Amino acid sequence: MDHDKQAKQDVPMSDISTYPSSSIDPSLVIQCKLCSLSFASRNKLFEHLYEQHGHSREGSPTLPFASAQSRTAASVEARSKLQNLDHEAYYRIQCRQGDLMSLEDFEVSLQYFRKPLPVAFRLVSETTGRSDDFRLQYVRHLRDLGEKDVSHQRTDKNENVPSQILKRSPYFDPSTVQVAAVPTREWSEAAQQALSDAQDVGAVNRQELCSMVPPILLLMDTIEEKGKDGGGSVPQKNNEKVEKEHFTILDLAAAPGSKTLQLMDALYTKGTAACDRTMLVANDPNRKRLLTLARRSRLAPGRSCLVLNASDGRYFPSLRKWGGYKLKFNRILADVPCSGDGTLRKLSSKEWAKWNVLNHLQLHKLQVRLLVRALQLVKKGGRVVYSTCSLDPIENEAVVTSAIAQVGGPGAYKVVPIPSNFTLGPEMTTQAMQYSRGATRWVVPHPKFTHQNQVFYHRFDEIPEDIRTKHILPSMFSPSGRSLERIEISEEEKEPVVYSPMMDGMSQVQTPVVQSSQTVQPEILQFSGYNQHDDEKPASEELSSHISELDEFSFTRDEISAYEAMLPNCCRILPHQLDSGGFFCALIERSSPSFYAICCPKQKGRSESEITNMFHGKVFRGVESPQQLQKLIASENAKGDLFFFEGHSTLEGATKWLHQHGAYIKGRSNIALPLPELVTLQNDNHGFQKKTKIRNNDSEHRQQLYIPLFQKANPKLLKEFCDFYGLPHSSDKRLKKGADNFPFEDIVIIGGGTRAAAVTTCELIDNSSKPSKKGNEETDIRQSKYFRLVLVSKETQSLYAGAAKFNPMEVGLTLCWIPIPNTASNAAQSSTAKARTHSPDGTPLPRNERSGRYGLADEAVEVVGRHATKRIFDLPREHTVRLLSESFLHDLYDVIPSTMQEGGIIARYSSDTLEGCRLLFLSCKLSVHNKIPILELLMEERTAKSWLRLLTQEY
Ligand SMILES: C[S@@+](CC[C@H](N)C(=O)[O-])C[C@H]1O[C@@H](n2cnc3c(N)ncnc32)[C@H](O)[C@@H]1O
Repeated sequence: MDHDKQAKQDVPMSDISTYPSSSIDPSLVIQCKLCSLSFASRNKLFEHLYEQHGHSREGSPTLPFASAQSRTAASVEARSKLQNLDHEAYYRIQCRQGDLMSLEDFEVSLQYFRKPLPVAFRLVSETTGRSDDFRLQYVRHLRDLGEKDVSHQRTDKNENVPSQILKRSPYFDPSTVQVAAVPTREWSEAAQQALSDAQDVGAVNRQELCSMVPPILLLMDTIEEKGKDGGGSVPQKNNEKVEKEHFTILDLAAAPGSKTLQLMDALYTKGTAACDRTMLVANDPNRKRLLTLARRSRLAPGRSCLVLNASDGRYFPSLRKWGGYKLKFNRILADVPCSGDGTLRKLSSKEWAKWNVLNHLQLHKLQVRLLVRALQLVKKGGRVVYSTCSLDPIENEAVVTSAIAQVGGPGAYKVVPIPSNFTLGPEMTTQAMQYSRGATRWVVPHPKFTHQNQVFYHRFDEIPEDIRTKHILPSMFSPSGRSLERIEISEEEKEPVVYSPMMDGMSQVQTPVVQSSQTVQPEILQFSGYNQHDDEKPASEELSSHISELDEFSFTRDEISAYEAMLPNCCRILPHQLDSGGFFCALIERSSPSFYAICCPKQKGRSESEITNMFHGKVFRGVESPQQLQKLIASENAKGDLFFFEGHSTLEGATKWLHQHGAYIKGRSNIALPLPELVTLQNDNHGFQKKTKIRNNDSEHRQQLYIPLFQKANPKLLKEFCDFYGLPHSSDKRLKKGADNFPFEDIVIIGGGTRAAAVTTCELIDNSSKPSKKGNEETDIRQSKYFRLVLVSKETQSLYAGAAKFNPMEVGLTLCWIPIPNTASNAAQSSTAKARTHSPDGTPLPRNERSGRYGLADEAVEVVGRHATKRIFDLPREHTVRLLSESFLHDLYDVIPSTMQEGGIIARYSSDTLEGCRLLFLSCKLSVHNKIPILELLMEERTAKSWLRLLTQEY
C-alpha cells in the first residue's frame, strides 16, 4: 500500500469519545460509502471504518512529508519571482505623485506580496463559547494537537526543535485567533482531520487576519461588558441614542459571511441578551454566495439574531418600525466588491498577470453607491465601516470622499480616527495594530495605463472627452483634484502628464516610455483661471459647459481642507504590518441627521427678502443636485427659490414648521429618502387655512414636486434618481420614444411608504427585462422570473420582527430567513422563561401578558404564527432539512406537480436535536385587493414548484 492510500485509511482515534455527536446538526451527517450508514462526524465514521471494515487505527499516519516539503520550497521560490510591471509602475506613481505610502513601504509590501499567505483561523474561544458549548471541545482538541503535533518532526531551520502547527499572531487574542505555523497540507493527518471536523461544526473559521479588522472596528465602543445578569447587556455607546431594546447591524455585502460570523461571535460572547436584542441583517444579492453564508451560519453561535436578505445593496430598502417610522441601523459594514489587489499574496502567477487599472476604475461607481446607501441607512451617532481588500486609492479614499460629499459632506459625516494604541485583542496581551494612514493626494490613471504608457491625471478638468464619464469619473479624484480654482497653470503642467520611469532612479522598470499619442492622448484644458464664485466667465462655450458639468463635483477650498483633514484617519493595512494581505478600512460616523433642502415657492405679495427673512435662511436658485446646493449654501451668494432648511432634525419637524409659515414642501435634496406626503395650504371660504393633500394625478402639483431638483431635466441626475428607485428612465427602451420626462407616476408610488395599496403598484415595474450587467460580481436578483403564489387571508397584516415592523416585499426583502430558537432547547427555554413571552406549553402569550425581555426571534415566531397559523405546515423533518439545504440549490426544478394549488407556504420545523426550529419565508408581499389583504409569497418558479410538491406530499 502506498503512503497516500495508507494516510487516507488511517483513522485518528484520540479524543473521539469526547465528541458530543448528539449535538451535531443531522443535516451534516456523513455517509459511509461502503455500507451507506450515516455518521455525525468524520471521526465517528473513521471509528466505524475501523470496526466494520478493518481499516488501520494504529498510531498517526506517516505523511509523505519530504515531498510536501519540497513542493512547498518549489512554490516559495516560484512566488518570489512573481511580477506584474503595470502593478508596480502604478503604485510607484501613486507613491511619488501622491501620499499613498512611502516608496520604501511599497517595496517592502511587494516583497511580502511574493511570500505565501499564512492561513489564519478564528476559533470559538473560551470566552466566545459557553462552557457547555460542544464546539469548544473540537477547538480544544485541535489546540492540543497544535501544541503536540510533532508527528511529522518538522524542524526549524536552525535547531532541531519541532515546531507547532498553530501559532499566535501578536496582534490578536490568542484564544480566538491562531495562524497556521506550517501550511495545513503539511499537518499530520490527525491534525488535518481535527481541523476539518472543527470547521464542520462551526468551531473554527478560516479568515484572513486583515479581514478580521472591520468587525472589530465596527463594534468598538459598542458592547458593554457582561451585565449584572451575566447575560450581556444592550450594546451601547455613550454619545449615541441606542433604542431601549434593540441594536441593529447591517452587513451590506455579506457573503460568504466571514465577517458576519465574526460579528455574531462577538455578540454571542456577550450572552444571549446581546444576541436577542440585536438584529443583524446580512445582505448580499448573490444568492449562491448568500446560501454559503446561510449554511455557515446554521451552526454559528449567536445566529438567533441573524436575518438574511438578498437585495442589491444600492437599493437596500428602508425598513419600517412600529408606527411606520424608519429603522436606521446603529452599525453598518460595507465590505464592498473590489479589485482585491491586496490579496496578491494568495494569488497565482496567472492571477497576478490579470491585474490592470481598468478593473479598478470600473468598480468605483458601484462602490460609491454602496457606501452612499450605507451612509443613508445609518442613524445619527451610528457608524459605518467601509472596507476593501484593495490598496488602490480610487477604490478607497476616493470612494469615501465622494460618498460623503453626496450625503451631506464633512459636516454630516466624518471619518473617525482609530486610536493610536488600538488593539485587535485584549490590551494586556496583544500589540497595538500596525497600519498606515489614509492618502489625501493621488492620481487617476488612464484606463489603458501600463508600465509603458504611464498616463495619469491629477485633476478632473484634465480628463479627455473620449474617456470622460465612460471610464474616468470626476468622483475618482482627490479633494485637491476636484477644485476648479486653478489660478495659474505652469508650462510643465500644460504638457500631457506622461511619466517616465527612466527619470526615476528608484524605479526598477527600465522599459522606455512609449509616447503613444494615437492611443492615449491626455488632455490639459487650458484656461487662465476660473473661480466658480467669481463673476468671471471661462473663455469658451465648450469649456463653460464642461465646467458646469464638473461644477457639481467640485470642492471649495474649505471642503478640500475638510476632506484632507479627515482622510488620513482612514486605515491602510500593508501586508508586512500584520503579516497578512493588504487591506483598507474607514470608520465613518454620522454626526448629523438627514440633510434637507426644502423648496419654498415665491409667495404672492411677498418679496424675496421677506421670504428669506421669514425662513431665516438663504434662498437659492437653479440648484440641481445636493452637492451643488451645499456649495451654494457655502458660498452664500446665490439667489433663487430653493430654501435650505437645517433648523429641524426631522423632515416632519421641518414640514410642520413650514406649514405654520404658510409654505409647503416641494422637494428635497436627499433623494435616498422616501418622498414626503405633499400638502398645500389654502384658505377656505371662511378664511381658515385648510390642508389639502396633493393628489397623485394632480399633474400641476406633481410637476412642481421635483422642479427644484429636476426642472432642467438633467439627464444624469434623472438617471441616477430613476436608478435609485429601480425605475425606467429615458434611456430605457421600455419607455415610449421621446419620453424624456421624469416618470412622476412611478416615483410617487415607490415612495408611498407603508401603505400597502400604494405598494401594489410596484408590480408595474417589470425588472425581468433589465439588461444584466456583466463584468462584476453583482447579480440583480430582480432579473429572475418569479412565480407567484397568492395567499388570501383576512387577518393578514404586516409582519413584525422585534421593533421592526416590515412587510418583506414592500421593503424589498426578497429572501428573508430568521432562524428561531426552539422553545424546547435549553437556551431558548431559559430566554423565554425569563421573558415570560410564552406559556409553559409553548404557545405565545398575548402581548399585554408578557414581561421581561422579548427577543426579535420570539417576536417573529409569534407574529408569523399569529398571522399565518393556518398556513404553517409542519413538515416531516427530512423534508424540512432538505428544504432548507436544497431549496436554494434549485435542484428540484424539473419537478412539476400535475395540479397547481393556490396557497402560501411557510415552513416551520422544530426539533430537539436541531437546537431550534427555523422559519423560512421567501419574498413575502402584502397587498390589498378589493379590501382583502393578500400575502403573496414570491419565489423563483422552480423553488415554488418544489415547495408545492413538498406540500402535496409528493416529494
Ligand atoms: C468582498 S465580498 C464580501 C465578503 C464578506 N463581507 C465576507 O467577509 O465574507 C463582496 C460581496 O459584495 C457582493 N455584491 C456585489 N454587488 C453587490 C451589490 N450591488 N450590493 C450588495 N452586495 C454586492 C458580492 O456578491 C460579494 O459577496
